[in-house]
Amino acid sequence: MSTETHPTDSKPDPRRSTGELIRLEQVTKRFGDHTVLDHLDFSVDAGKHVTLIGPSGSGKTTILRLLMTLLKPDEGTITVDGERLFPAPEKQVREIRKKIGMVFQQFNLFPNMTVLRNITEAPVTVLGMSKDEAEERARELLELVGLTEHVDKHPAQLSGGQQQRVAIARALAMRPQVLLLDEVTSALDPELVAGVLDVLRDIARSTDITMLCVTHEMNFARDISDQVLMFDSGRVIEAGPPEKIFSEPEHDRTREFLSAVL
Ligand SMILES: Nc1ncnc2c1ncn2[C@@H]1O[C@H](COP(=O)(O)OP(=O)(O)OP(=O)(O)O)[C@@H](O)[C@H]1O
Repeated sequence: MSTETHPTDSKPDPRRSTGELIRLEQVTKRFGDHTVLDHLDFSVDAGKHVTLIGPSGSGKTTILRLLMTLLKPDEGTITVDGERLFPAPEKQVREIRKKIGMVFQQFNLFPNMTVLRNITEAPVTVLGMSKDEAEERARELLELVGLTEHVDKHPAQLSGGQQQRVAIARALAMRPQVLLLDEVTSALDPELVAGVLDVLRDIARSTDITMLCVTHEMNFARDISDQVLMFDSGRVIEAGPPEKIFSEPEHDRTREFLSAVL
């Protein structure tokens, strides 16, 4: 795990864990008679950046949605920071959820709130942070994502790339231990993709946050990942550092997938 701290942190966060942070054991998820995840096992260590790749429909987004508790598995256990996320009592789930932030393909900003309020709302209402502290942190995060001058605008006044950068700042404002990124550039015009990926590269480099990322941007995956997991039919069929997966894949399905997308 990186010992570097976030540029907006004055000191290392003592809540940060080391060692294994996320564990899925024998997780199965079905939609009707379609088994999307099939006795899936994998774990992510604290501070690592893990990218999920694989064909459309292989279950990558479903994993992020399970971690966000937007879905429940049919079988198996999910553990975050040593505590059960599933199965678990509702109160425990709420506490664990505070450790997890997510950025979606569609930015999902609150349209009637300013950029600043979009970022401060959850820290104030969910974490009980004072308004002043939340605003100070929001301004630091807006600097990190390069949007300082847009603080008083509403989402509709921003480009898609700018909105997505606000969504990233909003997720970070909750000081999550884990950031889930679900194809965050897929809905953007091509010329806006690089700006968002640069912000994420910067965050990956300069913070100790754990990232679990679904992306079709293979160069980005190569740049930020400590580990790449190749999915097929609801299972991890190959895992390893990006230089290994992208240059010397062992599995035929990985080779086929990469030759189609690279
Ligand atoms: N709520 C749902 N109800 C029914 N089927 C669903 C639901 N959510 C996902 N699925 C199905 O589960 C399968 C896996 O979906 P998922 O979005 O996890 O795949 P993915 O690997 O992220 O694909 P992509 O790269 O296209 O986003 C797909 O066949 C999808 O149609």
